[in-house]
Amino acid sequence: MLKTEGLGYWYQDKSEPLFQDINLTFEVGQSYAILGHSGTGKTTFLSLIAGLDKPKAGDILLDDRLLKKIGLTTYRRHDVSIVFQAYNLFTYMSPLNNLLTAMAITEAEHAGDKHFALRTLNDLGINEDLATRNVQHLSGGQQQRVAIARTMACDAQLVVADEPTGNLDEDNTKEVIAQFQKIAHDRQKCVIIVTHEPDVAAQCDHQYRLENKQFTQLA
Ligand SMILES: Nc1ncnc2c1ncn2[C@@H]1O[C@H](COP(=O)(O)OP(=O)(O)OP(=O)(O)O)[C@@H](O)[C@H]1O
Repeated sequence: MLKTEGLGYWYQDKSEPLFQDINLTFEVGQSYAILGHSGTGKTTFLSLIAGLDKPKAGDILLDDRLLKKIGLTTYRRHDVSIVFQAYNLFTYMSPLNNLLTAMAITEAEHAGDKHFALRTLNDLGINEDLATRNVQHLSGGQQQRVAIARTMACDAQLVVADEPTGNLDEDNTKEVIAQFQKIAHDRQKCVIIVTHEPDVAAQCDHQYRLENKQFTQLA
């Protein structure tokens, strides 16, 4: 589904590339973890495949179409959903309105369908009472489940997450990763998670480590 070909990136003020000549393939129905020490470039890599920045070398292809041909704005709107460590929800809205807004912006199949949004939230343990409160009244684990529900309510087949369990305790971490596995397996999405936690990575179908500018497959 998603392929990198000779991918390389460096920041203008750095003489060395962060990574180079990266050739990876990510499939739907599978989850992938990217491990690596702090500063190796995991977030940068994720920002490239999320269409938030452009590669300095090589290409990214979605179903054999070049991202630069699709256009990053179109790609971000329709093809990729992002989950951040800090949840990045609209804090002045309810979970329900967060989902409805994302569905409208991305022109999702179920845009405007309140019952679909409530069902999706309910599947993640956010009942109607919680779904209609302000998100700031929810715990961190609950807010991250809303962020995951948002990716489920939109149609993008690619879900990328940057340290999604970074702010969560052990139980919520397990739950969140289990939900990502469900998204990959039951909803046939491609899930790519950056994490520095080996336990989290071990629950994904595939594991890579970013080290010395290269990705090594661990499992
Ligand atoms: N906008 C920027 N301009 C210059 N250098 C940057 C910029 N963003 C990140 N870097 C540097 O690039 C390197 C890789 O950063 P990145 O955030 O991708 O690493 P990471 O592996 O995700 O780290 P962490 O696990 O700590 O989040 C770091 O040395 C960082 O300081």
